[in-house]
Amino acid sequence: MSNNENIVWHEHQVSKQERSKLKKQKPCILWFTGLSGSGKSTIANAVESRLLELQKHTYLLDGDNIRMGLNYGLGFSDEDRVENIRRIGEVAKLFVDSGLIVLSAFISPFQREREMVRKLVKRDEFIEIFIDTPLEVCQSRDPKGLYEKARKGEIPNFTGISSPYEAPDKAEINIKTDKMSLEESVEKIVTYLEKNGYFSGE
Ligand SMILES: Nc1ncnc2c1ncn2[C@@H]1O[C@H](COP(=O)(O)OS(=O)(=O)O)[C@@H](OP(=O)(O)O)[C@H]1O
Ligand SMILES: Nc1ncnc2c1ncn2[C@@H]1O[C@H](COP(=O)(O)OP(=O)(O)O)[C@@H](O)[C@H]1O
Repeated sequence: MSNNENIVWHEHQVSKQERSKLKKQKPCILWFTGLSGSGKSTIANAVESRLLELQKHTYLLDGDNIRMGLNYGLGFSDEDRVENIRRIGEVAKLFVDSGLIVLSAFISPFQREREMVRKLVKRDEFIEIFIDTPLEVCQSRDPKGLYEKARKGEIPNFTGISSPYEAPDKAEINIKTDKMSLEESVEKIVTYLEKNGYFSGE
């Protein structure tokens, strides 16, 4: 017997469309994916600041922070990473329903889970942004010193070293941080949103 048997979905009186119209924007998830040190956090933060300047309503879900709260206790086995992304996907969906432009910055190494999140929302509400930085570049940046630890065997299942990363094959936006400045990356993402009607709440 499913434990959902006596649970009934409620339609709310105020709709997503009404909330979005008030905010003068089309809600969506900007799903950043890429290796550790690829630039997900840096770019997502810069995009959020730019959106704030444009008077857009946003929320940033960021890897390390979510793992300290909502996903406290989840590790880096394949199984825990799947659960991590599943929960984040559900939270992102709620925020989209609230009318926000959601930015999420997780490695999200598996194609299947990214596709699962894509299917949680409407077709144009999921924008996959591949932070396409070569592993060697991430390793040389090593902003948190984690690659060095992983190479010494001090961190098991480290993405790119001892755990896989499946690169997206149909991301809406591709960002090569070894060839583009932070400003160019922000511009590319914000221009995509503008051209595709995300800055209008009709
Ligand atoms: N084993 C291992 N592999 C990868 N990353 C590790 C690991 N252990 C700790 N960290 C730190 O956790 C951050 C990644 O968490 P995520 O929630 O984004 O990972 S995942 O999507 O569930 O794969 C990641 O943050 P970013 O560097 O910002 O990507 C690391 O700081
Ligand atoms: N063009 C660029 N775009 C984004 N980050 C860059 C770029 N060039 C260098 N960096 C640096 O790379 C590092 C990326 O770290 P971070 O944003 O934490 O990555 P992630 O969230 O993917 O782990 C930062 O130290 C950042 O300053």
